[in-house]
Amino acid sequence: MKTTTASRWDIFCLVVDNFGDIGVTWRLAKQLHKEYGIHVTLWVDCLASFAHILPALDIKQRSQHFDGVTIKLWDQPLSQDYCAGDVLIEAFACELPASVKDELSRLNAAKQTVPVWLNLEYLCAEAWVDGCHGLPSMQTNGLLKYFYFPGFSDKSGGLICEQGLFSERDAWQADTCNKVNLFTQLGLKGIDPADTVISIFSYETPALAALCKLWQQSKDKVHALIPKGRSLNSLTALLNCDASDIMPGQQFHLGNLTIHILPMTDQQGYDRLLWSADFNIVRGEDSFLRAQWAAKPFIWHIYPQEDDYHLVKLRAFLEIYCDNLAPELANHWSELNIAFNTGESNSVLSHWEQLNSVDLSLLQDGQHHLQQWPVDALNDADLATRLINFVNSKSSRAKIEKPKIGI
Ligand SMILES: Cc1cn([C@H]2C[C@H](O)[C@@H](COP(=O)(O)OP(=O)(O)O[C@H]3O[C@@H](C)[C@H](O)[C@@H](O)[C@H]3O)O2)c(=O)[nH]c1=O
Repeated sequence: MKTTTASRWDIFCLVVDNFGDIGVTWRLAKQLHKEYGIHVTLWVDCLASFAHILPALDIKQRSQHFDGVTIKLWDQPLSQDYCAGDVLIEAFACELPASVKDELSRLNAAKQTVPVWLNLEYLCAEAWVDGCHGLPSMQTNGLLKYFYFPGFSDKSGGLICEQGLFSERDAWQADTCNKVNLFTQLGLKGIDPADTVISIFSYETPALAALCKLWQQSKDKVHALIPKGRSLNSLTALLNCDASDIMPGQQFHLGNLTIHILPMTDQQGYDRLLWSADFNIVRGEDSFLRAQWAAKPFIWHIYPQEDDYHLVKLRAFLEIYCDNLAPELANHWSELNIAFNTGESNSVLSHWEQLNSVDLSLLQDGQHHLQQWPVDALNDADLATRLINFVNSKSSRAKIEKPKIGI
């Protein structure tokens, strides 16, 4: 491994809710270590949430190591020492611990080198991101903090995507045995490789129950794979039981639809699930991106915001995603996504059915788009690569380079 002088980074993550905050920061931390040899410490305030996507995590340990990343509990006040490294990332505008801010002020007053300080923002497809990405903001302690905006354009901070991911996905999808073995490992029974498989990781919406009722009457077999969680809150009437009583491993047979309840897996396992399904329903930020990398059709259940601002963000994404898509496909797919998010069940059903009856040439167009979009969206450089370039341009220390040989 090639060592660099600028090689110690800290990432602070406050879990607001669900798994996206820790999901994004954990994925980035792993990639920075694996591809750049950077020593990353990921400080997180809620190990119990983290353990859902890293089942091997010991929630009683204040410090532990996985995939080359040091994971530390961010308690209040911070009970483990923060020793300033080369880069300091606060994820999603979390307020850094007082002891960390004091240390930055001390270093600055002593005219010692301070870390490059960044706020990693949420992913957004809106055009204003390009103008705000990378802007500095003077803090009360006299230091600059930079705003790092992930995004879909070449002027933004880019999208998280590991090196070699698309080849790995292609190899996985080229061999049907991979999905069959995955379903067996997950304990799923009765799935024929020709059956339609739909993975579902959504928030609550009546549109989900409507789709399940439609699939129930489908002429072919449909399997809905649902990790135990919020999606089930929308299916209690259909399943005739309380969501809290539903356990991983359970199966519900409803006509031609079988609902399989899954345990949550680690991120690699979840990627493979997305690669193996025919259609994915995803949500938030990280699973949304992973569904795009899976090159399979998907519905995005965006994280709801005040005054329905999330619908503005949804439309901004639909617009760029559909830019090169045949108008008929673009229309049905966009309307399907909007209706799922607004809970308009009739509209969801109608656009789902229209999408399923498009003719072969349109279908081929859609398949091509699913494969090409991930390549185009990356614009030649993933988020980690752009982040390293950004840090190199702001730091007075030696530049970080990608190791020439694998780590
Ligand atoms: C279902 C599943 C998910 N995951 C991972 C994938 C992602 O990293 C993570 C889920 O994160 P997301 O898809 O982003 O959805 P999310 O809804 O869980 O997370 C978030 O959305 C953000 C927009 C909000 O700001 C956050 O506060 C948070 O709510 O869980 C697994 O690793 N295994 C699994 O089995």
